[in-house]
Amino acid sequence: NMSFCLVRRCEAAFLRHLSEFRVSRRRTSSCGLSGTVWRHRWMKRLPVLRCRDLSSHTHQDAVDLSKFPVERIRNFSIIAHIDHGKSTLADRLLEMTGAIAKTEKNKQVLDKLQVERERGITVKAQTASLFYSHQGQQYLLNLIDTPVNGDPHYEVSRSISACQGVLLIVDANQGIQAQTVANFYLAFEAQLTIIPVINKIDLKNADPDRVEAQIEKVFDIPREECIRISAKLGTNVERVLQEVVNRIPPPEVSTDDPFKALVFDSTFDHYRGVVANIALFGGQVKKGDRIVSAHLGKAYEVNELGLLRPDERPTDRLYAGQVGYMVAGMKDVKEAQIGDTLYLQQQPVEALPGFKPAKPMVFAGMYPMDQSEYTGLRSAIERLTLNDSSVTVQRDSSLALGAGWRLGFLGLLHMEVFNQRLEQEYNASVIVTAPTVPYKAVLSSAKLIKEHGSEEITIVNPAQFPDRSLVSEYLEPMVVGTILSPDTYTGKIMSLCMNRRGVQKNMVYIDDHRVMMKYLFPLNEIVVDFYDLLKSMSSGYASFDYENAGYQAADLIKMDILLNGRSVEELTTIVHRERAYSAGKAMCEKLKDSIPRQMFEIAVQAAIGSKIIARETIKAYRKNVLAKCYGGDITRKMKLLKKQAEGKKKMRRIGNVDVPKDAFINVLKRKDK
Ligand SMILES: Nc1nc2c(ncn2[C@@H]2O[C@H](COP(=O)(O)OP(=O)(O)OP(=O)(O)O)[C@@H](O)[C@H]2O)c(=O)[nH]1
Repeated sequence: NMSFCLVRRCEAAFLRHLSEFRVSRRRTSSCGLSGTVWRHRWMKRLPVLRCRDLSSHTHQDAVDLSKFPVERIRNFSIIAHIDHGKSTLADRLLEMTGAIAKTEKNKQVLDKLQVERERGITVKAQTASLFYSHQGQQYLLNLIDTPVNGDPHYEVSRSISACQGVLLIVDANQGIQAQTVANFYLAFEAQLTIIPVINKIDLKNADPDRVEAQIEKVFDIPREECIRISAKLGTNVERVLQEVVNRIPPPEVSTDDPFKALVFDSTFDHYRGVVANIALFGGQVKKGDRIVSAHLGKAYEVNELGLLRPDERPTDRLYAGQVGYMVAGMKDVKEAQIGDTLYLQQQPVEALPGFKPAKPMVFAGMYPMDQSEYTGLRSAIERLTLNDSSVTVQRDSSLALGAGWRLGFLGLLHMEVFNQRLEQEYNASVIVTAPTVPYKAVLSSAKLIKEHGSEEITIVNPAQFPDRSLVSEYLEPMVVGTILSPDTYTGKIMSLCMNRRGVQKNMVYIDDHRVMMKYLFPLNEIVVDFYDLLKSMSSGYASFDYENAGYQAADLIKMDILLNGRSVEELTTIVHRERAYSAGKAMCEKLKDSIPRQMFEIAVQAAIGSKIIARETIKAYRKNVLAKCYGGDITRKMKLLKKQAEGKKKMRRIGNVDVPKDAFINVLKRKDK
């Protein structure tokens, strides 16, 4: 008996370490294995321990899910601006319902990635099923954690569509910010119950009255409906749980309907394949069932099912209204895309509305710093894209930067997070080129239309930009940006927006000192440095968010960069005619600073067709040919100088400008570190 107890204790201690170790990427990477692989190697060796509880609460798992009434299920999300306390509140809810033990270490339990913990943002949605007793009844609360920054809101909107209500968190000090507004509208349009929660009331500068007034003014929600809490200290958090039960309706689903589930997140596991997080909109599903994904029409057998508490707890079946995970032998996350519908092979149903395949809106080239690192970088990119079906990867090569890839992302933050994960988790050093956006052209040439099979083509690479004579119009992607800022910075922000071809759509005061502005921008104008400039000119107080707003006709042109008359393909860009002069000038200046002087003069020019719009000159080294002429006749000196000038002219004509790789990197890379 004693030795049995000892073994149990060791097991418990080991598993505690295991769960901590799993989230410590730095330590796992030092042993050369990714967190998931490492965990599974150990889990495989410990099959008996696999399903055991990592936390201290097991009793609720004894609940018979088949008998759990739908009326006592609540599906909800927490939505908030960055840093307003979403993860902290989630931790408290998990603790209070016994899903995790109360310890100091519970900091953002649902944020599992290193970049999430470091930047304090949520990248992937994580989900937890909580059992909560209220007035003598047990409720199943499914907390669906949304990635607030999943741009452009698609992931959030899909997570939200698995819910009937949301907790809208607003910081009691900062008040409503741009993402609060964007997330509110996502929930509002989905007709969900919105419970405003004012967090951080413990802060010295907290002003919950002001925030309540803002919520009333901007969202038209009566101030009495707001709940004031401190997620950090746990103040009033119990009330949040009560209100979730009282205000949010249960899902309107039935176990008698055919099985229908929404995929709202999916991850890749090296041992089991794709793990899809699903919300059941009807029926039930059990291990061994054959299911079909509506988007691809492919059939799979369900190998594993379970609840997320937040660790996986296998169960035999899942029922309508419940939320859980499913492993069904899918080998690629593209087979379980977010927003897709699953149904039983023998009982086809209509797919849930709103699915759209991921469409990249921002493209950037990625090249290894050194070509010898190519293979390493390739496998790092492959591993990262295993978990993110929305990144598109295309091989690319550039004379200057060597072999690399052209990657497409859903938006700016998506790209930032991807780069950061590449650098941090895989130790890859990469050159990332300035991002570009996909333009479109409506063709007028019958020959081209036949060649492309459609009238409208998307142009990602400037080299494929069709000539003006072959198109009826060019189109560029637009976004609606929301900016919230203290009114002292309004003037500066407005002139920045105007410089970026922004058109103001709306401007309102949300309280005495804060304004909310809406602008229509060309996406291209905000992809590079807009956010950084906005932050720095407002001392960090302005917040910005955007959503896609389709395409709009634009006067686009192709700008070439010429070095001594020869076009450099890598530097060709597509620009708006209005911006061509400034863009050309900036590019020439950058090149002038980056290309070292050579034996001959170099003309750096920006050209539109045959018209030169900007020029810089890199002066040649001048050998002092008169060094040996002490005194003497002036005509001798003139002769020597003339001979030198002729030599240079010849060199310039025949000389291929030697552009070092660093110069290309300087000009092409996204921003200075
Ligand atoms: N004083 C105080 N600080 C809090 C409270 N809630 C959260 N914080 C702090 O605010 C910071 C941000 O909290 P998070 O929970 O990471 O914010 P988040 O909304 O999850 O951030 P994202 O993952 O980007 O959405 C952390 O440093 C928390 O410790 C609170 O009630 N009071």
